[in-house]
Amino acid sequence: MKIAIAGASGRMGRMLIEAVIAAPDAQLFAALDRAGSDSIGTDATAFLGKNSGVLIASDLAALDGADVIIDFTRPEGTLEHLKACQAYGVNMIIGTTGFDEAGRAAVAAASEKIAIVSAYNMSVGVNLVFKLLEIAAGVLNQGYDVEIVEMHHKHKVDAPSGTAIAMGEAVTKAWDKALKDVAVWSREGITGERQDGTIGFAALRGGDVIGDHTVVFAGAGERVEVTHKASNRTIYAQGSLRAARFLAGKTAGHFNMKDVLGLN
Ligand SMILES: NC(=O)C1=CN([C@@H]2O[C@H](COP(=O)(O)OP(=O)(O)OC[C@H]3O[C@@H](n4cnc5c(N)ncnc54)[C@H](OP(=O)(O)O)[C@@H]3O)[C@@H](O)[C@H]2O)C=CC1
Ligand SMILES: O=C(O)C1=N[C@H](C(=O)O)C[C@H](O)C1
Repeated sequence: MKIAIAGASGRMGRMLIEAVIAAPDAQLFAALDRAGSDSIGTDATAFLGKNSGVLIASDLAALDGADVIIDFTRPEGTLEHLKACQAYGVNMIIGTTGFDEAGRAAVAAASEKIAIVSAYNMSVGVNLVFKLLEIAAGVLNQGYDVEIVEMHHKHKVDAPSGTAIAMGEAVTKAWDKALKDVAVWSREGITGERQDGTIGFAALRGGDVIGDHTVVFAGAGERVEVTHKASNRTIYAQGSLRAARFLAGKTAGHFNMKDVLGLN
């Protein structure tokens, strides 16, 4: 697999480059960062103290000839890459979070021309948790208040996390509702009593926390909590490589990590 990495000098970009050069079935084909970044023109593996011969570029023509790009950047960057990938016939793994509705629609539309795996969380554990939440929400569907709490490092720019949103969607899938109709994204001041059937979100930021998520089902006399804690970003990089293998040979279609892991 000839793999291009977007956001090559970012936290996830570096994890992905390390995972790609260690994988026997993968080749680091290109590394991208945005124009003006100090990293442009430097070797993509310089941070590991070695040379790969792949220089970090901002010109998206570097994608020509790649099989797939793995993109963990920002919505505006991913949407630029999406256009280039359609032009060059390059498949995409999208880990970026924080898209608005128009951004999500652009990804879905592009999947008619290229094959895309997009997921707010690429880890095996979190995708299993999504399934567990569907089961829990199906059983605890009356008399239980659902609250979702997440904590991430101080550099994270979007809230709540994509994973927290996807956890909310797993719950509302079991309830046959739309998350946007029941979500309470934050609380402040005299909020009034909690409304039954809503899902509350709380986002904590600090230090170097990689990603903690807890979904609380609070009932009368008991509380069920489903928690996932990430302790190393390699889980997202390894999940992305599994997604790249899953896309090999595919030319169109929109998939998620549950498809990749056979959980659908
Ligand atoms: N789905 C999943 O499993 C996971 C998703 N994520 C998501 O991945 C994204 C990146 O996270 P993280 O690596 O921590 O972030 P970083 O800020 O460390 O890295 C982002 C990288 O993208 C680059 N970038 C920013 N804006 C653009 C743009 N407009 N065009 C091209 N490149 C751009 C940055 O360049 P510069 O430094 O010059 O700004 C940087 O190299 C986030 O949305 C995060 O939520 C993170 C972990 C797991
Ligand atoms: O920004 C991060 O770091 C992470 N972002 C993703 C999210 O928004 O859910 C996945 C993971 O939690 C780490």
